[in-house]
Amino acid sequence: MQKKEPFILNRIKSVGYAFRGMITLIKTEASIKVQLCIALTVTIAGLYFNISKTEWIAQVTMIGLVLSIEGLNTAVEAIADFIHPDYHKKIGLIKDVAAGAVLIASIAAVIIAGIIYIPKFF
Ligand SMILES: Nc1ncnc2c1ncn2[C@@H]1O[C@H](COP(=O)(O)OP(=O)(O)OP(=O)(O)O)[C@@H](O)[C@H]1O
Repeated sequence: MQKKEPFILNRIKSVGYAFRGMITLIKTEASIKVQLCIALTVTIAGLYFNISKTEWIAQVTMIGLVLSIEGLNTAVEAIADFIHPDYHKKIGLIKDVAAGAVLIASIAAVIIAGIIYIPKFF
């Protein structure tokens, strides 16, 4: 029988795997790089305009939401390509729906950015 690892060691290892996944995502996905640049830009804008605590909460939440859904979209694409590398209507639908989820979060993020920053200009 395989020896059971201590709970804490097991959890630390899992966090390590998750970090590895995050680094792979950032290194390999062009869209994540673009989204990270946008996240950095709005973070600088937040500091420049000295946005409120509530605005920071909304902004950080949206950044986290877009990046994490993009990560899931990448995972769905990888699974789809692995199980069915050839063209298939269903694979197209699966990838479109996963990309649609990123789009929904991105639209919400743009709306929230508008709510925060448009009043700072007008
Ligand atoms: N195997 C396939 N069968 C059918 N349609 C596909 C297939 N692969 C891709 N597609 C279609 O092409 C679109 C783009 O797929 P792709 O895997 O290139 O995603 P992408 O969004 O361009 O990737 P990335 O996030 O890496 O930029 C899909 O949303 C789908 O409509």
